[in-house]
Amino acid sequence: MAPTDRLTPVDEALDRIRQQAEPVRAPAAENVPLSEALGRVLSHDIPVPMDVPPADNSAADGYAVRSGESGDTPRPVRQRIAAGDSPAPLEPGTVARIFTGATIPDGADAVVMQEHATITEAGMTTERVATPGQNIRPRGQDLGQGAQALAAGTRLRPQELGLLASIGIAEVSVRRPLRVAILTTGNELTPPGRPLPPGAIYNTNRDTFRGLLNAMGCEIVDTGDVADTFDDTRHALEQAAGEADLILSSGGVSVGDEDHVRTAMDALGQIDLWRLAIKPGKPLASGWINDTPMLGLPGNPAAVLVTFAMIVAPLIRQLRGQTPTQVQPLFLPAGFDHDRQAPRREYLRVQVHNEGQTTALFPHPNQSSGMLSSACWADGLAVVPEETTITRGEPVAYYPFSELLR
Ligand SMILES: Nc1nc2c(c(=O)[nH]1)N[C@H]1C(S)=C(S)[C@@H](COP(=O)(O)OP(=O)(O)OC[C@H]3O[C@@H](n4cnc5c(N)ncnc54)[C@H](O)[C@@H]3O)O[C@H]1N2
Ligand code: MOO
Repeated sequence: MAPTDRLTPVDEALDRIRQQAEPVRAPAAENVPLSEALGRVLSHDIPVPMDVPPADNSAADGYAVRSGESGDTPRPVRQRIAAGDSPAPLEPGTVARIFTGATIPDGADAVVMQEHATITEAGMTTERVATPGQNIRPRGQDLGQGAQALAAGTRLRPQELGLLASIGIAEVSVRRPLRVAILTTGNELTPPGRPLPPGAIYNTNRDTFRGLLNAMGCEIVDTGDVADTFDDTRHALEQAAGEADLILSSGGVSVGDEDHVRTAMDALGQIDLWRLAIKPGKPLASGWINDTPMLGLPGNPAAVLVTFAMIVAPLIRQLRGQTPTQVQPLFLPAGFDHDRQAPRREYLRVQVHNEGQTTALFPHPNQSSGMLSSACWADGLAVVPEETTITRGEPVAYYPFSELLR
C-alpha cells in the first residue's frame, strides 16, 4: 500500500476494522465451572429458572405480624423462625419471632423490627403501625422465573458469578479464550535480564502486550522476537496466522527501509487500513494474514498502550462475541488549556485530581510516544478531538485505564 497523505479518523477506522472482522466466527463455546468463569464471555443467554429469592423473607430481625391487627394489644409469640427454617402458618392474634433472611410464614404480611417491639409475659406490643409488606423482601424481587438473567456476550465479573450461583447454576457455557499472537520486531531489542549490547534497548512491548492480553483474558501465542528482515517477519507472521485468532505486532509499520511488517503483510495477505489520525499511534496497519485478522502497532511503547486500549481492545471484544464492544467515556473538566488545533485525535496520559469538590484532569507534561513513565504516572487517557482546542474547565472525554481492558 503506497503512502498517502490521508490519515483515517479513529471512528472511521474502528468502523472499518469492525466490519472487516464481522465474518470471523467467535471462538467455540465450552462449559466451565463458575470457579473458572471469571472474565470469560457467555456464549448463550441465560434464562432465570426460578424466583430469587425463592420465598418472601424477612429483611430484619424482629417479629412477623398481620399488619391489620392492633399493635397495642399484646400478641403471644408462638413461633421462632430462623433463616433456613420452613415455618408453620401464623395464627391470627399471634406473632412469630423471626430473623433476617428467614421465610415469612403464611398469614403474616409485615415484620416489626425488634427495636420497635416490647416483649412482656403477655406477648409483643408495638407503638408503630405495621404497613403491609414492611421489612419483607418479596419472592422474585431480584429475579423472576422466565426473565433473562444474563445475555450472551456478557463478560463475567464477580457480581455475574454470584448472580449465576443465586439461580443454582454451577457451570456455564462460555467462549474459548481468544488466542492472540504477539510479535515484537526490531534488531535493537534485547530481552530483559540479559546484558545490553551497544545500540540495543530492552524489549518493552512484549511485557506490555502480555499484561494487556492477560488483563483481557486472552491466551497468548508468543512467536518471539523478530529481526528486521523481510524473511524473518514473513516467517513469524505465517506461523502466527496458523495458531492464532488475532495477530498483533509492534514496530516496523512506519515508512523506514527497516520497516518490514507492512511489506510482509502485503505479501502474505492484505492491508485494509494504514495510518490513523491518532496520537500516539499514527502508523497503525490493519489487515489479514490468510484468514486471521492482524493489527500492526507502531513500536513506540506508549503508542502500543494507547492503540491497544482504543483500537485492539474493541476488536478483541468483537471477535469473542462480547458486548458492548466500546467503553463509554466519562466527561470531566479539563485541568489544562490546549490551544493548538491538530489533525490527529490525541490521547493524553492524565491524572485525576480532586480540588475541593471538583474533579479535573491533568496531563503529564511529557506526552512523548517513546516514554512509559508518564503512562505509569497516569490514571487514564483524556481525549483531545481532531482540530479542537480545549479551555480549562471544559468537559473532556476521559477513559480510566481500569475500564479500557474490560
Ligand atoms: N519519516 C517518518 N518517520 C516516522 C513517522 C513518519 O510518519 N515519518 N512516524 C513516526 C511515528 S508517529 C511512529 S509511532 C514511529 C513508529 O514506527 P514503527 O512502527 O515503524 O516502529 P519502529 O520504528 O520499529 O519503532 C519505533 C520506536 O519504538 C522502539 N521500539 C520498537 N519496538 C520496541 C519494543 N518492543 N520495546 C521497546 N521499544 C521498542 C524503537 O526502538 C523505536 O525507537 O515512527 C515514527 N517515524
Ligand atoms: O503516532 Mo507516533 O506514536 O505519535 O510517535
